[in-house]
Amino acid sequence: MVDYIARDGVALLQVNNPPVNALSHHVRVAIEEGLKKAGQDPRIKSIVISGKGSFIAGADIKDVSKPTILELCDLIESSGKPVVAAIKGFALGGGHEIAISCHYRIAHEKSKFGFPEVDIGILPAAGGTQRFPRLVGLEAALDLIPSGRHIGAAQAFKLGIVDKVVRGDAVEEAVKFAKSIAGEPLVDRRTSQRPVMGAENAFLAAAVKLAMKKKKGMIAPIVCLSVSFMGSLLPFEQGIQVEAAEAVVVFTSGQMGALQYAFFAQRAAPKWLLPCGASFKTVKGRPIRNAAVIGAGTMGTGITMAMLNAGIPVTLVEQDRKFLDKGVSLLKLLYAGSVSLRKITQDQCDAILSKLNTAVGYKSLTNVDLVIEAVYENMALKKQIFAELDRICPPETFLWTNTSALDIDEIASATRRPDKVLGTHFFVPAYHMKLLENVRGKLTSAETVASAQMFGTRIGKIPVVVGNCHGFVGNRMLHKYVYEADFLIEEGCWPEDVDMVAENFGLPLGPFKVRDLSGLDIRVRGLLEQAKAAGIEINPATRFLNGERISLLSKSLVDKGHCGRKTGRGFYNYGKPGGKIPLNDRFIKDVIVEYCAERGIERRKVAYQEIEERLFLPLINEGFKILEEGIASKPEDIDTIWLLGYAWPRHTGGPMYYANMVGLDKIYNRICHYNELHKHSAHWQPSLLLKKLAASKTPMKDWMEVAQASSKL
Ligand SMILES: CC(C)(COP(=O)(O)OP(=O)(O)OC[C@H]1O[C@@H](n2cnc3c(N)ncnc32)[C@H](O)[C@@H]1OP(=O)(O)O)[C@@H](O)C(=O)NCCC(=O)NCCSC(=O)C[C@@H](O)CCCCCCCCCCCCC(=O)O
Repeated sequence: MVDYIARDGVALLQVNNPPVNALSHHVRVAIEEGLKKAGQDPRIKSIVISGKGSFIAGADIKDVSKPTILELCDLIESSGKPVVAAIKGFALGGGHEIAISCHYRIAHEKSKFGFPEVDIGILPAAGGTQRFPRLVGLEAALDLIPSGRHIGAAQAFKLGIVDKVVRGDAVEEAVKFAKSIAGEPLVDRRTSQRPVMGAENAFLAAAVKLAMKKKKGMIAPIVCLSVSFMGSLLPFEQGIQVEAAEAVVVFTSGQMGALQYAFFAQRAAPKWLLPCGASFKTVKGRPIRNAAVIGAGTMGTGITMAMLNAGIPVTLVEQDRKFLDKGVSLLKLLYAGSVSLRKITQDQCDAILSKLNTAVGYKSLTNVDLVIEAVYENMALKKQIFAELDRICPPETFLWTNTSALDIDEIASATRRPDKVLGTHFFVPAYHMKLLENVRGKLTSAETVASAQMFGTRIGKIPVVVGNCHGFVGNRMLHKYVYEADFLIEEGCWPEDVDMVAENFGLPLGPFKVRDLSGLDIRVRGLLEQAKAAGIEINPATRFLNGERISLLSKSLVDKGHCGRKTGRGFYNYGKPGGKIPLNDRFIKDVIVEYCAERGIERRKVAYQEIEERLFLPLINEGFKILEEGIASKPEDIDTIWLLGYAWPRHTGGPMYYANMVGLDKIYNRICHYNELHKHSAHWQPSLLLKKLAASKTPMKDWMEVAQASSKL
């Protein structure tokens, strides 16, 4: 766990606890023993602490409630022999706290530093909130601790966290350095004994404001700020007492459990399992050596960039040279932007673009491992493209389609290789968003799924396997939320009432601000297409589609030129086309009132609780139906999709975790209540799985056993 290597008067304590050298209880004990042994050995003059592979990524998250990292930090700092941290890889959380308790820090140029505690709902409560401001000053501490972000060695050096940055072996350098300082006085090297530079409250207000914006609804960042600030006004020992007292507040807030669940859910989601039993453990994917993307629109160029960034050579294909050139110009513009923002160098940009090829038509695609089709959502067009690709591409080429809702089986039916067809639902912008829904069709092979998951990870995404149904997991659940938002307006709310409740819940934007951003006309087009497919002609009086309640409010607004931000008016008034500040508008309210009057809908005052329940319960109910049908293989997958794809507030864990936290019996009863009131909305019919889980009080980790047992009946 911790190797003790004594050499030439230096004791090297090397943590060896894969995969990330977390400070599990036995590691802490072994470091403590090593320090004592070195302290007592007269031949040892100085000590180096390092980690095998990487330094230390922090406390073991499964084991954070045992507070001995603080004692360890005190032991290190009070050592009479100099202690040097040799840092490569990550010095995070408790690992960072250990590092700043050492008397000196030598870091490899690629090492990373940070306090990610806030993102798992806790504080750097092993003295970090007190030592760090004493090391770097209050302003930098109030910036870094509540942000949770990592910084590189160069910045750590500038801030005074690191004493020396090296290119070679940090451990060898640290050992050499430790030897050179043997016997030197350590008084001014003890971080806790330093005064806090810049302890003025001017930073505090700005830091609180930023934390409230960037970590909306989260308690830990705000507590970190107040503890670090208070500590800067107090002697170190008193600051530590404040830290410990406030740590209890966050440990018992409920957010810690949700955030730690989210951390592990995100790591569990790519680990796929199919109903047939094949899984990431049993089936290997085929690596993608080169690829083609069909369609140079927003999605196609975004997907191309995601692949190029991962070093995969891509051929971008269009049917028309004009569209192709437009797409390539957009892509080059985005890379030029990254160069000017210094995210990449010009050389890196040139290297990336050297892997881009372009083609008009599909003829050249005779030697690609993968084609991702990313044209607009039109089934007939997609089928035609797939049939053609099937004729041209080698039989082993994977043919994947980027779609947010269309039937993968129907697209696959246009080919002779349905086993190699799969849906890739990328989120906009595709080069940036972390989530990738990999949609398996009925005939998609396990090897194709394995390859898509491997591919997703390679291009820096969190890939989640989902089954084939309208909207897959994310959009299927979202549709219910969007429907209810419209119904709430019909029944008496204003757009700002509904948006306020959604935003108070933790979403960055409410449903109507989102719709104004994406365009009301897009939603109306979707509704009209749905109606057309059902053979129904929409008229102003239409209120049902296939027996299901629908709202044509968006259509009424679009008919009056309200398409959202782009036209300056949607559910809000933005002053001018492309305006960004939403203002409430009497005219829009008149349209809503008129719309309701024409349809004989009586408006009423809708209570806050009803708005919240009607927005979120249908999507939660749909989540349980998705589990019941095997569309998702575990609740963590659904939560990951919502956290990464739809900005669900992380401190509530995701919709499924949130439901569990509220209590499934309560959730089930409220859904039954609304089901009685809204017979024309199937999304209120309670999920049978939810009913069973609520009655049996099954813990979340065992939900899928109940789901599987039910599906076998
Ligand atoms: C390090 C990483 C950046 C590496 O990323 P990479 O992508 O390479 O790898 P993965 O993320 O996939 O991880 C691989 C593998 O490792 C697992 N894992 C990672 N980190 C941890 C961890 N810290 N603990 C456990 N397991 C970990 C991960 O799950 C993967 O496993 P798998 O099976 O899927 O392969 C990246 O991993 C990363 O960012 N990690 C998290 C780093 C982090 O968050 N560090 C901070 C930890 S918290 C901490 O350090 C706290 C300290 O400040 C001390 C606080 C003391 C508290 C004292 C409190 C006193 C008050 C008590 C009140 C009690 C009240 C009560 O309980 O009643």
